[in-house]
Amino acid sequence: MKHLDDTPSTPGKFKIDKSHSYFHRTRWQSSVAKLAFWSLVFVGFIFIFFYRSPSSLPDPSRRSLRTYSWGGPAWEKRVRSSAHVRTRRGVSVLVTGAAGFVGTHVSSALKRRGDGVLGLDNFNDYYDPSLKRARQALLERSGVFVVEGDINDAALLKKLFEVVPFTHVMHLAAQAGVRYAMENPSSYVHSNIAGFVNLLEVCKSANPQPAIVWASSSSVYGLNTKVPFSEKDRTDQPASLYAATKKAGEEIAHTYNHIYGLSLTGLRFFTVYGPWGRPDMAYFFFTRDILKGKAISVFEGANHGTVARDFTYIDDIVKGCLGALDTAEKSTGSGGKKRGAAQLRVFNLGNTSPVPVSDLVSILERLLKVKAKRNIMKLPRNGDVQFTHANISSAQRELGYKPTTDLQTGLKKFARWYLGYYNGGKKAAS
Ligand SMILES: O=C(O)[C@H]1O[C@H](OP(=O)(O)OP(=O)(O)OC[C@H]2O[C@@H](n3ccc(=O)[nH]c3=O)[C@H](O)[C@@H]2O)[C@H](O)[C@@H](O)[C@H]1O
Repeated sequence: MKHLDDTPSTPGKFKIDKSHSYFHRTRWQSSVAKLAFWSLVFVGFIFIFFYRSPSSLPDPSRRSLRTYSWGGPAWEKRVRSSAHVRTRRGVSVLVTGAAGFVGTHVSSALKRRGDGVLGLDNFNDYYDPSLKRARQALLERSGVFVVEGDINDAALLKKLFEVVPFTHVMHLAAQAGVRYAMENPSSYVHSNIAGFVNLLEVCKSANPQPAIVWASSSSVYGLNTKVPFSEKDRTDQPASLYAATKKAGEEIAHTYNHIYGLSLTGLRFFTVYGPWGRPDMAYFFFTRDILKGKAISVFEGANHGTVARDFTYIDDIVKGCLGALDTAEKSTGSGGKKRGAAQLRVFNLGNTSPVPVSDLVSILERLLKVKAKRNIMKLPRNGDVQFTHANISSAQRELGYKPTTDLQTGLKKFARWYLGYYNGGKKAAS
């Protein structure tokens, strides 16, 4: 069976010997059939790989990677007009996460006082995007254009800085939520680390470089037991991946300040609540479930220990954000080169009076005039910490930060908004 041994192994080297035409035609046909067979297997494999592999299934961490349309003269005109400064001492601010809870409030406060404001948001579906669209509509009515796009899109960010030489960036875009980090860890890396680095890369190369104020989190204190939490306390024991990415953000901020002279201020927010809030937060979904007559899980610590939060009202947080922007010094670098030491700060923005979660529920019961069905549960080990309490002396001294809203007053404003927005609770929040 010498002819079998003669079959070339490399298809490219395959030659027909005309002197044995019948035999070789048969052999050629069988080789073509083999080639066709293996090609089919190969194509089939490619098909299975691309269409059935997990990476082609919907991956929530990639939801913000969809493409957005931006650019063109009309778009640039809207960008310029939104960022136009209307007062002599005003600043032009790029607000990332502008359709988010804090982003919307900060953007409208800046616009009200005459600053130029341009919003950026990817409108992802971590929670009901229709709430984000409603916030966007609110901002558009006050003259703030919210560009639809992702902080990971370097070309878009560069374009924005080409169109407007922003003096400041208020960076609030993030993957929030402590417990969701166990469900979708990569979305935290994507937004809070990769997205932040991408933004800083564009800022360091901008000319002039903007000063950046950005949202860190009280969660960086993690398993720290010394209270109240001071900025000098250790933050190397995060209890959730969310906290770890915010802590990483603080270290990344240090690097960009050190190498490129970017002025950076991190604000550690303490459980911010209020009208237009986030539906993934306890006060928000407790309200929804209490109104629906659905049971709520109220966490408690070991040995019936109190779980408490330093709940901070949105208007107080907005004042802290504006204080941080107003006291931010200029970045010192230009064109990607450091020219001198630049400001690097971090502040707690809390309320300084922690309230047990069970008291939060009692306040909601009174405001909604509905008794909650409470399921008392042990605090799950999924990233939650038992207690937060901010020492705000540093923010008080340097930003003029002074929270004035207690939880009862703030929740009253929230409940009024909630009942109005969701039609007396009949149209339930999702
Ligand atoms: O300060 C922050 O940096 C963070 O604040 C917020 O996290 P938290 O303080 O954990 O708020 P939130 O989830 O509303 O739970 C409130 C309380 O209810 C308890 N809780 C929660 C859920 C539940 O079913 N039952 C319950 O008792 C729970 O144990 C907790 O004691 C932001 O979401 C986060 O993005 C980040 O910004």
